[in-house]
Amino acid sequence: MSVVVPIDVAETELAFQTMALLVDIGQAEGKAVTVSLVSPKSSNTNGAGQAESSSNNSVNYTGGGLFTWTRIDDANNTTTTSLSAMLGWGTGGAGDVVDQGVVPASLLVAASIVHSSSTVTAATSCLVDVHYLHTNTPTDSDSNSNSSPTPPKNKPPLLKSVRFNFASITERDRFILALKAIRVPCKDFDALKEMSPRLPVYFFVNPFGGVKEAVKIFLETVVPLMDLAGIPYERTDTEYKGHAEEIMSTVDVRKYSAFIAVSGDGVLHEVINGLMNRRDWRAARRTLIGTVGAGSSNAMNPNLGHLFPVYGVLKTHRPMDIISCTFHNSGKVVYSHLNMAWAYIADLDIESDAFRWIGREKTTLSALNRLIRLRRYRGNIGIQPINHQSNNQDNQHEDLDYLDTDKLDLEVSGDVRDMPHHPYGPKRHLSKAAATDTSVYPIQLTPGQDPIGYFTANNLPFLGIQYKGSNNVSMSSGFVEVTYGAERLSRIGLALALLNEKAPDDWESIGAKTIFARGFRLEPYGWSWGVGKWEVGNEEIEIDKLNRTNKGNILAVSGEPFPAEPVTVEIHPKIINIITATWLKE
Ligand SMILES: Nc1ncnc2c1ncn2[C@@H]1O[C@H](COP(=O)(O)OP(=O)(O)OP(=O)(O)O)[C@@H](O)[C@H]1O
Repeated sequence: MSVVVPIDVAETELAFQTMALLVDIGQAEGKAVTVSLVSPKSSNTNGAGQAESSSNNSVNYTGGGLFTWTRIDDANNTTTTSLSAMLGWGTGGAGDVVDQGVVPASLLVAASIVHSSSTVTAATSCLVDVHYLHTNTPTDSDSNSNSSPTPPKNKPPLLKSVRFNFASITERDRFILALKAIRVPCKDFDALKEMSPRLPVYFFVNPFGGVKEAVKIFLETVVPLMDLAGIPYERTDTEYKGHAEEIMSTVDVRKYSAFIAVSGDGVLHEVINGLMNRRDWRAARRTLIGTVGAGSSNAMNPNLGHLFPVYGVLKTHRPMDIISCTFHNSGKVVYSHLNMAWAYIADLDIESDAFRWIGREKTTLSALNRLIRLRRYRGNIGIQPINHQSNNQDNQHEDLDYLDTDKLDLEVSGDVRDMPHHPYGPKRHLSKAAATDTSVYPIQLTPGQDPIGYFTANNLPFLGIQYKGSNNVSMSSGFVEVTYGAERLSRIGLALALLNEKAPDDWESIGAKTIFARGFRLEPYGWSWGVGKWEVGNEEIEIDKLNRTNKGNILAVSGEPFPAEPVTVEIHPKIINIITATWLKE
């Protein structure tokens, strides 16, 4: 038996929480057990054990107190586990481990039983093989820092192994008990305690995404790690657009430990939408999801801290906000993990598909192309900033509750089904309010004002693997960052932001504004090339002059195109669980 141990040792608590979820020690009874640890190179300074380096990357343990640990005290919420003592880290070790208390930038990836019960002997049953991802060589500055080292962006991790020899089976078993015993009190992870480690992981592989490398990435990166770790898995190659969403809306999620899209953002979008539109969405939303970047833009890679595809299957997980987009003409409700865009960002996003063949540069090319021919859009927009106390009776209690995922989960379904096609999913508080209702949306942008060039509501910082479109949102910030620019929007400023691959710190400096919002409603009218004069009072005539053909009149939801029609966008805080890097900072 073997198990994946998705650990960044920098974050002991999360690491052991995850390990406790995945390791089924009960399976190991009567067999030798291999656990994955980071390689110690010399004796530690706590006197907790001895680790002697030997040839072939093998380490012999002799210390009796090696696996000393302290149980986490659930009552007072503390953990005093000493990782350095447990793992026997020492000073002066060259190579994979740095000084005590400073973590190596390596990830534990697997624990496996290497000897079957029929061949096990007293000696071999004490052997422990260690598999880990080596991500970089710690530098002096790493050693002096207590913070978690972030793997370099340009060096892929290497899979390494080291063998440990426990002094006795008792020692080995004490360690196993330690793994089993350690729990981290963490509200956000409670839901996942129930998950069985023996359930397979379900992979969606899109053979036609991006530059068509998903199958290769799956076979060469995902499969070896899953096999090494002995984690069962299933694979479905998506056969058409909407295939993953179809499966996610009906599959028995209790039969799998996670659903991972080996794709770009498009298939992940489908996975999320399939989950959220289920009749049992309240339970299904807790299902662990993830992505192994294999598309052309892979915005989720930087958002999740997965700089290389391999990280997508190895990490911890945490709750993430998503937004819902309620389309009022069609009655469709679409969920989005990245953003909802209109005007420039929607145009460049959708048009970038034409440049898919060049890979990740497709967005930059499309962005510059559209910047030269910037369209001007007009519409009604009403924005509800966070902390707004609505005057509207219907919305008053919701203002207090919307950040509380537990309350949302307790809501009784059936009383708020105002949308015919997607009756399930989180309650849509704002969907009935008109954009011009100032009691719900105190911030008003009307078509009589300057036309809009730039408009995006970001749920996550990165809109593409190379472009950080928002400096303020995070995975669970509880708001969308609405950024818009009208006529004073500086094209040069925007172009520089694109070339710097980062949103400006001060949007005002390039003629744009940013608002932290709980939600907004957008009623798009259409676009024109020039600014034009908008005769207030002659709305119908003015609207008539606008372009409203599908081309250039679209909304983009996580990069997927939708016809421009009135839409309400709302944040749903911490509503899904997603696999992330442990070093990801909130
Ligand atoms: N077999 C298929 N044939 C055609 N389209 C498919 C198939 N499988 C999935 N799709 C669709 O392909 C779209 C794009 O897929 P994916 O997200 O994997 O790549 P991408 O768009 O290149 O990546 P990114 O979003 O990072 O730019 C998705 O919307 C998905 O629904």
